[in-house]
Amino acid sequence: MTALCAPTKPFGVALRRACAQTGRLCVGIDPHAALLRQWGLDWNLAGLTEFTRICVEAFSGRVALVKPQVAFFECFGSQGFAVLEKALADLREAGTLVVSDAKRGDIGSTNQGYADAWLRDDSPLASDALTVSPYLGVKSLAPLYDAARETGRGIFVLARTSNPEGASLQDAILNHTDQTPFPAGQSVAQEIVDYLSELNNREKVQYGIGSFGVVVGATVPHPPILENLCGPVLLPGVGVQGATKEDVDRIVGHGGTLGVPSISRALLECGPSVEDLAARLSQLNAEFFV
Ligand SMILES: O=c1ccn([C@@H]2O[C@H](COP(=O)(O)O)[C@@H](O)[C@H]2O)c(=O)[nH]1
Repeated sequence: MTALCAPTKPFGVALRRACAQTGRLCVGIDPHAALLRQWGLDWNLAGLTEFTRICVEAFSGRVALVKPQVAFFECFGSQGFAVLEKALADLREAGTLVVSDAKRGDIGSTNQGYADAWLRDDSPLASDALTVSPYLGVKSLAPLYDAARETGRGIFVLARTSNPEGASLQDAILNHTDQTPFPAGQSVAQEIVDYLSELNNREKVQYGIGSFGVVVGATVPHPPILENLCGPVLLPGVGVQGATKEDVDRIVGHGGTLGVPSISRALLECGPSVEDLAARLSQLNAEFFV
């Protein structure tokens, strides 16, 4: 396990630096039952603990960003969350950035609870960044934006997800008539990107990059325009969902966008050996490093 220097806050700056050091890849810790069995582990707490331990050892210091999929920890209740908390602490100790993929989002007052859980220094689940869902309104996420700003953390808002079912909602064209400041005729996904772009304005001036990012699936045929975001773009869908490096380049290959392709199963299938995972990771980093 290689320890990098402690991450620099704010998150956008820290991620840009990590990408320059290790390559611009995000890798997932997705303890699917099938993967645990493939690794010779039982789908129980002991199996979850060992799977997670191996991932943390293989990924620490070798990748820009690690993305634990919270759903697979949550299904073991409080004991699963304890495994996640240890992984977050170990990755923090190693100086490796973590985005917890929890896709949180509710009405504004409830979002304060999510902000306190995932984005506060003294929380056991504190992560460098969090994925959030904007479908109760991109502005309802204000408590999460505020907490991220105050603590130097990052947010990734789902804009256009990698799954085909996302298209009917996220590619829908808006027809504004009321108080929203966005022009009519653009997609829901584009509105989300444009809103985040405004939130990045302050850090953009100071650092050249903000900490408010979006999720855009690498599988998406017609992605939103990302050039003005000035924040990171997380691109899941590489590997098992069918997206390739060419897709990543198609979506974020133009200058200035910090695109971070995310890969889970296609890498985890190389386990359970730490050496095999690390070797594959190093190949992928070389492939995606631009
Ligand atoms: O649009 C999205 C948002 C999140 N995900 C998550 O990323 C990984 C993808 O796993 P693979 O094994 O690389 O397909 C998983 O945790 C998803 O929940 C996504 O796929 N698409």
